[in-house]
Amino acid sequence: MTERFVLLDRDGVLNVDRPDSVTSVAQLQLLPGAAQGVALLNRKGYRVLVITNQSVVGRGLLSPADLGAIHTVIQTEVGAFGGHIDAFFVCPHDRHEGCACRKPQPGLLLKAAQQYGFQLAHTDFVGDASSDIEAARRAGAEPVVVLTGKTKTPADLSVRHYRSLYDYAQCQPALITGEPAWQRKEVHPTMTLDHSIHGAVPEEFTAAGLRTMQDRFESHLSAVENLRTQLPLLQTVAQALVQCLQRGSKVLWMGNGGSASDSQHLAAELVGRFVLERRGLASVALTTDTSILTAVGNDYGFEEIFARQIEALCQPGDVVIGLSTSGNSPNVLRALQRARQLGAVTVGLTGGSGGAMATQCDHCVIVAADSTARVQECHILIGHLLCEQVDAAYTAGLLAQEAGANPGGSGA
Ligand SMILES: O=C(CO)[C@@H](O)[C@H](O)[C@H](O)[C@H](O)COP(=O)(O)O
Ligand SMILES: [Zn+2]
Repeated sequence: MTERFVLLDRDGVLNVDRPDSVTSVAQLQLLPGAAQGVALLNRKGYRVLVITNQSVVGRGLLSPADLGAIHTVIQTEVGAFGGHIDAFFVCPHDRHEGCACRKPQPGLLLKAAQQYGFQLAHTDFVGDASSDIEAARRAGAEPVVVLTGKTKTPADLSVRHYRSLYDYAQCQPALITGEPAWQRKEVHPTMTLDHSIHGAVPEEFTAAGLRTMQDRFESHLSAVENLRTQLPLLQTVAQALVQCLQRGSKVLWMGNGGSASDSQHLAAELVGRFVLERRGLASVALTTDTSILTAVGNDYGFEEIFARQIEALCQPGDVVIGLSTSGNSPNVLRALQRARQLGAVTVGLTGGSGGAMATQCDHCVIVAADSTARVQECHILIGHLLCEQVDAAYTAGLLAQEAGANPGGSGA
């Protein structure tokens, strides 16, 4: 397979853009998530090159050596997250010099492609300014805009845009496939605890921690923001739940690890209450009975622990909801498949690329995030939104206060 590259503008993409340019290491401030974004791109199989206009060099405001020092710091920050920038391509010329390399001229992009031997077509150039978009177009590359620099709102909607470099990196398909869920855990090399440290925590440790937390906020917000675009789908799922409860059917939940807790949490919202005082609703988490889980796991295998319970409990018209951040947990997939065979409505809550789950249930909500934690955070939001819609169906008189009464008719 030919190697894939991502080209990045520097100011406003990797570091905070300054109107007077960054002319010293002290002025350099990496954007939240930028270093992690490069590292994530690398982990997904992309090599990263930087393409930057630095007329401060041509104007004598910054020496090539000091520019090199700035790039070394960027490289170190990226390296702290396990990432690497292969090269910085710099145009040092002033805008009046009429060179072929100052963006929007495509010179640097062409040079990078020639030097590293890749095709510009289908290669992304991620920038923050109209000159970046123009340079990408002239070079035959794909323009992409992040909203962390000169462009604050997507001015040209025909250009792909992301809130930040990290968001962009999260949305890129992985070229290296087959990564199991446990391998997707992000290890922050500078966060490895040295047990010999007692008392004072080194400053770089807390600074790195703060940056990481800022970055996680960004990814969380971006995943939530993306979910907003899926509200019609969530409404469809909510309707399926209301119709299921209207016809006296039940809602079954399942998942592994954190998703097992989420299953229990959400079943409890229906059996107990969410916000509204109303009667208890039929809902079961298939993750709670240790005798069943150990017996079925032991006798038939772990992949059967939910499917067997589906076989025992699921009736046509029930809603079966599987939570899996990877979308690939075999026990959840098998249970969804059996539920489908039994005439249940199947719902998948997943993340990343959706995994196998994306095509194996009636409704699948895919959270736009790769990290297990971010996906789980959105799953609970989704669960709460669904429970609220069930409450709203009571307020609207669509569901009876008495168990057994059925104001909504067959509902199905
Ligand atoms: O809660 C967490 C991580 O936040 C873990 O317990 C996580 O749920 C487990 O690793 C699961 O086995 C992951 O499975 P899945 O979400 O890919 O189906
Ligand atoms: Zn130039």
